Parts: sequence; C-alpha cells; structure tokens
Amino acid sequence: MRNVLSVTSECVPLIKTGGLADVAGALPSALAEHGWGMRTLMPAYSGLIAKAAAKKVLWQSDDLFGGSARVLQGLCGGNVMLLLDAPHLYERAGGAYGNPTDFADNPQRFAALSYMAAEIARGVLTDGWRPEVVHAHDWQAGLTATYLKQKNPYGVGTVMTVHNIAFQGLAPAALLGSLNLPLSSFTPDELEYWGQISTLKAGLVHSDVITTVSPTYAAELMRPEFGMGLEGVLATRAGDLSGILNGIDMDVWSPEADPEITSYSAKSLAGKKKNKQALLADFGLAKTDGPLAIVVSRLTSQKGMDLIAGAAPEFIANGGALAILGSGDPDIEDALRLLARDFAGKVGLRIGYDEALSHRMFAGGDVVLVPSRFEPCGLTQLYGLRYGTVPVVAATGGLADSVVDHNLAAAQMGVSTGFQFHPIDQISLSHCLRGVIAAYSNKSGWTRLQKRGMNQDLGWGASSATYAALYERVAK
Ligand SMILES: Nc1ncnc2c1ncn2[C@@H]1O[C@H](COP(=O)(O)OP(=O)(O)O[C@H]2O[C@H](CO)[C@@H](O)[C@H](O)[C@H]2O)[C@@H](O)[C@H]1O
Repeated sequence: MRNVLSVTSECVPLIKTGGLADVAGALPSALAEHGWGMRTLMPAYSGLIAKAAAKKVLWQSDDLFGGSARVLQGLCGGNVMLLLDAPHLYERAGGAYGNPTDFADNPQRFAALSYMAAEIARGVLTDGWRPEVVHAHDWQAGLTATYLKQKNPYGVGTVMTVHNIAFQGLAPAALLGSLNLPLSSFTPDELEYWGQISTLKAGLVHSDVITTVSPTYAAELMRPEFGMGLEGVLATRAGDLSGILNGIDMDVWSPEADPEITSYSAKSLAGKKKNKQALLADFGLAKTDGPLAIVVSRLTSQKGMDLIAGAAPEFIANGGALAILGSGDPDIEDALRLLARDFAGKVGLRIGYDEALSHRMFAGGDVVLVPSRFEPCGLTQLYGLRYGTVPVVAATGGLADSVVDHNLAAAQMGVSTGFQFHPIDQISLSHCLRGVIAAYSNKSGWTRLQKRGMNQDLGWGASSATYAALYERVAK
C-alpha cells in the first residue's frame, strides 16, 4: 500500500454538516482498492475522541497555535482517523464551525489543522507513518500546501479539492504572523485576496494539482459567473485543474439494505409505494395520485430554494405534493412556512437536520428537486437516482453531469434518467415540472425512467481510479 493523508474538517460518521463529510468518509475504502492506504486527519471536536475510540497517541506538543495538542489514532466507519486533539481550539459547544455564528478564531483553528497535516508529511508521527501525497479539502485545509512548501524534506505531493468555492477562508491580514505565514507570501500571486488572507486561494496557488467534484464545474470555475473572484487564479492553473465526479456510498445509500425503510429494488418497486404512504403520513399530507416531490437541502439561494415557493402552487394544482426538509436562510424558511400553511395537506415542511428522515424521504418520494444556482457536484440527485426518486435538476455543475434529461431524443433512445432545466429561474422550473406531471401519468414510462437511474453505477469505482492516477502523478 502507498500512503496518502486526507485533510478535512468533517467526515461521516463522526460529524457532518454537508456533502464534504460524505465524500471524505467514502474515499478511503474506495482508494484502498487502487493500492492507496488513506488516513484522515480532522479536528477532535467535542466528543469525537470517544466516538472514534481514538486512544493511540502518535504525536504531542505543548504548543500548537497557543495550546497543547496531540494526534490520536482511531478507527471509525472502517477508516483510520487521525484526530487532532487541541482543546483550546476544538473542545467547545457549537459544532464544527460555530453555531449560530462562526467562531471568531476559525482562521487559527483550521490553520492549525493544515499545519499539522504538513507536519505529518514531514514525518512527525511516532509510528513512522508518513504520506507520499496530502489531499486537502476546501478552505479549512487550504494552507496545507503553503506550510508544506516552507519545508518538505520528503517531497510530498499535494492535491487540493474544491467542494464549494463560495467559502474562501478569509482572515484579516493582521493574523499573518500568528498563523505562521511569512509577510512575503501576502501578495496577489500567493494568498492575498482583496486585502485579506484567503486560505482557499493559498491552496489553489500552492498545491501541485487542483480538483473539483465534477467536470462541468471545473470548466465553470474559470468563468466570472462561478469563480467568485478566484476565476483568474484558476484559469492560470487550468492545466492542473480537473473535475472528478463524486460517487456515493452504495452500502449506506441502498434501497435494498437501508434500515430506515421498507426495502425495495429495481426489480421490485412494490416497497417504494409503502415508503411513499409512510412519508405522506409522516408529513401530514393527503393521499395523492400525483407525484410527491421531496427537497433535502440547505435552504439557501445557492441551492435555488427561493424558487420552490413560486413554482409550488401550479405543481400542486396539477396533482403534485411536496415534502421539504432543511434549514438555512430565515427568509426562505419563512416563505416555505407560509407555503406549508397555505397548502396544508399538500406541502409538508420540517425545519432542521435529520439524517434518518432524509433516507425515508429518498425512499418515499417520486421526484427530488435540486434547483441549485451552482452545484459543484451535488449528492442528493445521486441518492435520488439510487432510490428511484427521479431527479429534477438545474442544468449546472455536477447536476448537468449526472442526470440525463428526459428530452424527446433521450426519451426515444431510452437513456433519460431525470429532468434538467435552464435557465435557472422559476419560469423554467415551472415549465420543467409540467413535463414531470405529464411523464408521471405514463406509468410504464415512469417506471422505466426510475429503473434506469436505479441500475446506474453511482459508486466510487471510476472516480477513485482517477484520484489514484492523480496521486501517482504528484507523488515524487
Ligand atoms: N436538513 C437535512 N437533513 C439531513 N440531511 C441533509 C439536510 N440538508 C442536507 N443534507 C445532506 O447533506 C448533504 C449535502 O450535500 P450536497 O452535495 O448536496 O451539498 P453541499 O453544498 O453540502 O456540498 C458541497 O460538497 C459536496 C461534496 O463534494 C458537493 O457535492 C456539493 O456540490 C458542494 O456544494 C447530502 O448528503 C444531503 O442529503
């Protein structure tokens, strides 16, 4: 086995606020099949040491960014976890980043994570393990390559993956010294971004290669509409930028083996009807002959959630119903509360985060709505495909790469797996939903559509092979 270190701020089953945790949790076992043994470095947030039974001390110091720290090894979900135990940074209430407002010392908290990753690449672990490649995820791990550039005795290669460019890890320039960053690096060519430090930009500039989570998003990122100010940096690194589509954990997301639901399969969809009935009851919705659309999402404008309330009345008038799970922007939450009140029995809303309920929703829904304005990859459309819950997606990023639109040609060829709409606005979402209603009324056609999605290989096989090839390229 060759060694690779993954650096992440969240990872299932230990802690999850979004799709990054799913990807970080699924990659190690997928990569093992290609000869890469991955350890995962992440902060030991409150309670995680016990959860991962992390007992083996592999490193300790009296001073990591202002307090004592240790690296503890544990095993969780089959993955080797290296938990960075630094109580002054991570032992507190408020989740990974601070809830409801971000912790003021997040720059230090995640710089420490990145710094530790570089130290591990320099061979500090007492069991002698060190990686040939470090794979950093998002702004939280963005400074890894920067620190490693300062001293890299073993020539360890670096990969930076962008899951969401909207979060850029901005910090005041005054923190340079306390983050162990030289003043000389504070230039537009390196980590300066409009007068501030950007840890994401640092990662984009200093890593050997950059990936994002779909081919279409990789191309989009170099355009001003999507690059969020970093399009120029990305364009200069176009030759080192690639898009690798996320997979899903086919065991965790399996309609045949999911403990939350009545099981079913592409061969026998009978169980899915029971799941629909249970879901309607759970959300207080009336029985319906039309399609039940589900939404499992952060309720933000990135996710296009402000388009739902406008498109819903016509969808409901045409026989549809809606079950929504999520939390986020207070204005969007309010608009959806009003919708649920005005269409009681047709629209159900659960504000909050509930993993088990999300499984029951993918099992019980007929369609899953993903109207994102931008979407690096998106996972919920993949869960939808796997569960025969036909995805209705905006034609952007990874959504465009993973769903074959049910247009005339694709329908005639028998290759469609869902519905895409563009431009990303309410008019075209509404138009698309009319198409959904029509397609749903053709029962045998709909079943074929469901089965095509369910029979698709959505696992990590192909993508993990691509990551392995990339590691091979950057390992010196
Ligand atoms: N209220 C709720 N209750 C239960 N579960 C909920 C929930 N709200 C969301 N989820 C779950 O959280 C995850 C969200 O993942 P996404 O990929 O859709 O977006 P996210 O923006 O977090 O990820 C970013 O990183 C991922 C990973 O690369 C990219 O796919 C994506 O495009 C990018 O924006 C899914 O597993 C979803 O089921």
